[in-house]
Amino acid sequence: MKDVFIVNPNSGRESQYHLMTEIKDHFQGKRIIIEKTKSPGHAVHIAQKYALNSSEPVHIFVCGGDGTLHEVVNGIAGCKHISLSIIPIGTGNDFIKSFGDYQKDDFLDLSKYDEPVEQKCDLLKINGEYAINTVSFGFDVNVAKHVNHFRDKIPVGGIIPYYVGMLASLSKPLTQEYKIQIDDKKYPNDKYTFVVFCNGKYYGGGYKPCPDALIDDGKIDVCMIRNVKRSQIVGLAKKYEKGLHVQYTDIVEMRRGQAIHMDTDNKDVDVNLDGEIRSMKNPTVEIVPGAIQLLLPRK
Ligand SMILES: Nc1ncnc2c1ncn2[C@@H]1O[C@H](COP(=O)(O)OP(=O)(O)OP(=O)(O)O)[C@@H](O)[C@H]1O
Repeated sequence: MKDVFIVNPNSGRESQYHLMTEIKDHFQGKRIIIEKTKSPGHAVHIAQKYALNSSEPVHIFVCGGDGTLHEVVNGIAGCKHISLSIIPIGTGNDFIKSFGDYQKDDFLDLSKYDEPVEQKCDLLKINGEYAINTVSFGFDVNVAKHVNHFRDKIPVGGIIPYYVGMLASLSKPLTQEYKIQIDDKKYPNDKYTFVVFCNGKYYGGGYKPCPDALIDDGKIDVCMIRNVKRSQIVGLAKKYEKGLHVQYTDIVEMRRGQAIHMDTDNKDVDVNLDGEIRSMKNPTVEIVPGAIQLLLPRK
C-alpha cells in the first residue's frame, strides 16, 4: 500500500507545521509521498493521477479543509484501489463532524491510522460533479459566497467569516422560487429560503440541516425551509445550528430520496457543493452509494 499525503499548504498554517513534524516522526524510514497543492483545483489532478495511473492500492491522506476534501473526492470517486483518510487542518472541517464518536484530534493523530476502521461512504452527484457532504441552494449559498469573499480579503480563521457572511446575506432577498421533484414526488412551485441535500449532517461552520443523515445509507436527506421572514432568521439559525428546526413543521419539510430534480426555469442559480460555489440550471442530484472507501482513525 502506497501512502500519499495531499496537502493544501494554505490550510491551517499552524496545524500544518505540527502535521509535517508528526508525519516525519510517525513514518520515519517508511516511503511516503507528500504532494502539496499549487492552486485551487490542483488536488483533483493529483488525486486523479493515483486513481487512473495504477491499480496498486493507495491510501490517500487529504490534509486541508472541506474544499480540499471536495477536490480529492472528485479525483477518486468510484476507484476501488484508493482509500481515503481525512486530516482536518482546514477552517470549518464540517464533514468530519458527522462522525459523532470521534473528536477532531482523533483525525489528527496519525498513529490511529495504523489499524484504521473501514467505512464505506456515499457521494452526491450533481450535473457531473461529486459532493461528499452537502449540496445546497438559497440563503446559505449567499452566506458561503460572502464567507469566501471575506476570507480572500482578510485571512481570518475560525467562526468569524461565517458570522460576517450571515450578516451580509441578510441584506439580500431571503427566498428563491424552485420546483422540486424528489424521486417520483413533485412539489409545487414555492419560495424557499434553504434547500439542502445532505450526505453528512453538518455544513456552514457547524449548522445541522439534516440531523438524521447517514453517509452510508444510499439516500439523500433533504431539508426544505419555506419563506422565512427576516425577523425569524436569527431565531431559526439558533435552532438550525442544533438541528432543532425540524420542529417547525409549518415551514420546514424533511424528506429522503435517491434522485432530486430542481426546475430553475432554465435560469442559472448558485449552488453550494461542500462550500464551493457553482452556477447551474435545472440541476439533478443523485446518490452514488459506496463510491468512497474511508479509513477512519482507530477508536
Ligand atoms: N496551493 C493553493 N493555493 C491557493 N488555494 C488553494 C491551494 N490549494 C487548494 N486551494 C484552495 O483553497 C480552498 C480552501 O481550502 P480548504 O478547504 O482546504 O481549507 P478551508 O477553507 O480553511 O477549510 P473548510 O473548507 O473546511 O472551511 C479550496 O477551495 C482549494 O481549492
